[in-house]
Formats: sequence, structure tokens, C-alpha cells
Amino acid sequence: MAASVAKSRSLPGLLAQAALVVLVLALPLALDPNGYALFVATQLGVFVIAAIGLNLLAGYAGQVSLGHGAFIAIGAYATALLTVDHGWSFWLAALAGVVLSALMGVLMALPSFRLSTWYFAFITLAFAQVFEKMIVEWRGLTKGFAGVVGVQPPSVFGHVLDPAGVYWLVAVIAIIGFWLVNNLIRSRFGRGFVAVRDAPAAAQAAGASPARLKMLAFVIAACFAGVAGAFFAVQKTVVTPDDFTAEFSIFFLLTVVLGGLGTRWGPVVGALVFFLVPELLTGLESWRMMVYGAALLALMLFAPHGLVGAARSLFDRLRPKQTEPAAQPAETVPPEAAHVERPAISGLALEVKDLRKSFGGVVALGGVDLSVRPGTCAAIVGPNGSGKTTLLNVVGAYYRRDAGQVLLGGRETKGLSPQQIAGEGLGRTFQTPRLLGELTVLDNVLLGAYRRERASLAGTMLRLPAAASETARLRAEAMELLAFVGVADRADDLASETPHGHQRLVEIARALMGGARLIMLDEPAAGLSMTELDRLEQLIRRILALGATVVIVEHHLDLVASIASHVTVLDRGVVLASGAPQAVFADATVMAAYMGERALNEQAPGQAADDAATGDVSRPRPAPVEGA
Ligand SMILES: Nc1ncnc2c1ncn2[C@@H]1O[C@H](COP(=O)(O)OP(=O)(O)OP(=O)(O)O)[C@@H](O)[C@H]1O
Repeated sequence: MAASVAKSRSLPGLLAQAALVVLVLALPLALDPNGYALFVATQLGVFVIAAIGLNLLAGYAGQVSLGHGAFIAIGAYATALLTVDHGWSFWLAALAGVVLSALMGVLMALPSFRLSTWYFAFITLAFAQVFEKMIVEWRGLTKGFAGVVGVQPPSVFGHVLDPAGVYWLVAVIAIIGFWLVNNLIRSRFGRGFVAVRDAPAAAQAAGASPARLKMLAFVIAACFAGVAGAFFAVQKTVVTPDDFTAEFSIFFLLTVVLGGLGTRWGPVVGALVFFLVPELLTGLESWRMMVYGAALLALMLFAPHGLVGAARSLFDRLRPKQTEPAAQPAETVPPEAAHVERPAISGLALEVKDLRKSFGGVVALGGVDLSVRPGTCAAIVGPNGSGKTTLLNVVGAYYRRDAGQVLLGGRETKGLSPQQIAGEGLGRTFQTPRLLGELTVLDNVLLGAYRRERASLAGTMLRLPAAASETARLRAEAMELLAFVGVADRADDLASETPHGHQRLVEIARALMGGARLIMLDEPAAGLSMTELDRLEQLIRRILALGATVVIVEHHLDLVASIASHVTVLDRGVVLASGAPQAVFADATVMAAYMGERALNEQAPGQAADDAATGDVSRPRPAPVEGA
């Protein structure tokens, strides 16, 4: 996804672009009004429509389907059979084809909930092969190899379209489809798709259901394939099993890979090159598979983001570099951050009782109790493998508990999904930041608002005024939150190109964007420099000052002693000690168990508590405890 802020375009500019598009589209008619060029161009339009849907599914939502041809076949056969055998109008028959295709999309989505990408790809390939056989064998319906002959073109306002009319209709539908999907991928749904592809746990933390998003992507892709199938039947006038081999499905995936998976223009460029170039080079027909194979290999090696990605990086390289103002060093604390006003947050209480979780024979949590008052900061510390992250994951329902209770704001959360718990006001960050690297920092924060956004799917795709104004409002809020955490200047940078310390702050902004009333921070200080650590501490203090509850898992004991009002020490899944940090860190037995005698002697842990008591937090902090 490109930069998140939509560029405003002038009317003359838009008109010039529209005129250019019309001119390009008119080329086949000018070259050869009723002949082969028109035939190929119409077919190309049909393939573009199908590829746009597949790009959404495979490129954005990450669901690699090798069965896309089957959905096109459903649209084509439904249209052909219903118009030829039953006398339906093209429009009704095409609608039926789209609905059938969408239903098949629902079925196809089901295994994707459980299977990893490549297992799922194999299933879809098998589906394409079975479907191909089914078309041949189910002669009573499909007429076997003979196919359905004599599909008529549609009528518009009582006029039966000639080949040029069909071509223009297909072109207009392809453009509308491109626009609809473009709007979709720039919305919360698009961010959700990318999150499902790149970081499903981040999607859940934002309140998005990966299963629902996958289902949505399948249904939309199937609808596009259904539409393409209807026009495929019209354009060819004959529909036979030979049109829908498993190879046909694979070619579609290759098309979007070639163009650039998950790029807006990928399906258009891919279809253009993949289907048009061989048509122009008919002499090379018998070499086609070899050429495709070699091209794919070269692409994977030299242009993993397809032709569009390669063109984009070439453009970036050739573009004269703007002299940017001297970049602010990543470590300085932006003064404006401290002055951003945010509304008060009504913090949630957390109560954990006798929580148990085992992985096979490993007891990760052996009956943990924890009580966090609203608006306070509770820390969980303990050596590696003591169960800290598991505790967060069970509280957030990422892992199912074996036994025990989790009460959030007094409500038992048993049976709720992570996304439902996020909706209750639980936000979180991850031990390793889970940002969507291909999206901007601003888009990553906007993902947090997934559950809060109200615009419908139709409103989003059609960019209706209500959806557009909601988007503008949320963008402003996300910018404010980026300023609050101190990284507003990074809003338009790709998350993958943002320094590690900033990524941690962006994750906190994302949690706040979701309306978190209790934020769980999993080792937020890991990998931060001293200055970044101070900055993080200030931020947590400001979040607490707003009223939110904070649960922090951390190895930096000075940070813990400074901000937490309560500490729980875990060791091998059980609570070793809990209480005020000063008291817990003063307990030599606890510290010995936590750090080992040698580290204890070296680090003088009482210093952390002393610092907290005197308010002296500016002293350079010791490194986190090695091995803790
Ligand atoms: N998904 C999992 N499958 C199997 N075992 C797991 C899983 N998650 C955690 N464990 C095991 O549970 C125990 C607790 O792990 P956990 O990650 O909660 O510890 P931790 O205190 O967070 O450690 P660290 O400080 O290294 O992050 C470890 O023995 C770990 O190997």
C-alpha cells in the first residue's frame, strides 16, 4: 500500500487522465474495429477483472489460491447454461453466476482457517483439478466436452451489444472493479487483510477477526471471478472444459505474481504481459511454458514484488533525491509529545485467579494469581521461560487457558476471542514489534481503530461521504496519537523502515487508537537505548496519568521500580513473590532466585528501589539482567 495520505488531484488533471485512459482503450478499435485486436483486448479485460480479485485475495490477504479458474468457470457456465438453455437474460444469469461463485468462495475459505499458506495452496490446486474433471463428467449439466454453444451478448437499454460494445462494457467494469478494490485496500478492510497476511496476532489485538477477513477476501475474489466468467462466456460464445483446466488457474496466480502481488497495478500489468505478449508472439506458442517458467524464476530472484515493484524501485532510484531537513536523531525526546492533550481513559481492573496453562509436559503457568487496580501499573518480572508472555497470551485469549479465571473490569472473559477481548478495552504490544512493514506508520496506527470504524463494506468500496469523513476523522486522531507517543514525523514512513525504538512506540499508539483501557506491554524496553528508555518511561507515565491501566512484562528492573506500583515475580510458572517493588526487590531470596547469586552481587539490585524512592531516574541505567 502506498503512502497513506491520499493526494488531492485537480479537476483538469483528472480529466486529462480520463482522456488518456479513453484513448488507450480506443486503440484496439482504431487498429482493427471488428477483428482480432478487439477479441484479444476484450479477453484481456476479462482477465484483468479476475486478476484484480485474485490480487486482493493472494496479494493483500495472503491466501494463495491455485483454484481461481474454477470460480471463473462457475460464472461462465452459469451464464452460458442459463442464457442458452433456459432463456434467461444475460444480466440475471451473470448475477446467478456471481452468487454461485461467491458461495463456492465461502466453501473454499473454510480450510484456510486452519491450514498454513502452502498447504492451503495445494488444497486449492486439488480443487481446481477435481473441478476440471467434474465439468467433463457431469455431462447432464455441462454437456461434457461438447460444451455450451451460442452464448449471446448482453443487451443494454434494449440494444444487443456488438463486439465493440461488449469490449467497452468489459473495460468499464474492469475500471470500476479496480476503483472499488483500490478504495477497499486503503480502508480498514485493506489494513485488516495485510494484518491477516503479515501479523495475524496484531490483527486480533486490533479487534479484527482473521477468519472473517479471510472469508471476506474469498467472497470478493470469487465475485470478481464470477463477473469475469460471465463475460468470458459472452466473449468466446462457447464454453468448454478445455477453457478451465488446472493450468488456467495456475496461470492466474502467475499473472498476479508477475505483475506484483499486493500492488495496485499488479493485476493489470501482469494480465497485460502474461496474456497479451504471447498473443503477439504466437510463433513462440510451443515455448510458452518454458518462457513463463524462466520469467517466474527471474522474477523471484530479481524482482520479488513483480514488475510493478521492480518499476517502482527503478523509479525511486532514478528520482532526484530531495534534500531533506536534517533528520532528527532517533533518540531525542520530541518536546511536542509531552504537550499533546488526550482525553481521560477509564482504566480497567484485571483479576487473574489460579491461572493454569501447560504445553504438553511443560507447565508454563501453574496457578498464577494477579490483581491489578484500575489506573495503576503492575509489572511482571521473572527469568526467561518463567511464563510471563504466556500469562499475557492467556489473559488476551491468544492461548486457551487450562483452568482458572480472568476477570477484565470485573467480567469473566472465558470463551471470548482475542478480538472480542480487544473490544472490551484490552490493548497490547508484542515482545517483538508486530507492525505491518509494507504499510506506513500512520496506517499501522489506524489498524488499531479497526473495531471502532463503522463504515460498511459497501460505503467503503464506494467511498461514500460518511465513510470518507470517518476516515478523515480517524486519520487526524491517529496523527494526534503519533504526536502523543512522539513519532509524528514518521507518519508517512514505511513501518519496516522505522527504527526499532520507534516501532515500539507505534505499537503503543496502535493500542491507544483501539481505545485500550488496559495496555499490556511485553518487554517494551528490549533493545532500546538509554534515551529511548527514558522516553518510554515518560510515555508510560503520561498514559497512566490519563487513567489507563498498564501491565508491563520487563527485564529492566530500574524501569519497573520507577513506574510500577506492584510487582509480581514469576518463576517456572508460579508466583515467587508479589508486592510493592521496593519490598520485592529488597528481598534477597527473591532476587537470588531471579538473577542468580553472581548477578546479584554485581548489580546491587537495591539500587533500583533506592532510586525509585528518591526519584532519581536520570542515572544511566544498567543493562537488562543477562539471561533474565
Ligand atoms: N506456544 C508454545 N508452545 C510450546 N511451549 C511454549 C509455548 N509458549 C511458551 N512455551 C513454553 O512455556 C514456558 C514459558 O514461556 P514464556 O514465553 O511464557 O516465558 P517468558 O517468561 O515470557 O520468557 P521470556 O522472558 O524469554 O520471554 C517456556 O518453557 C516456553 O518454552
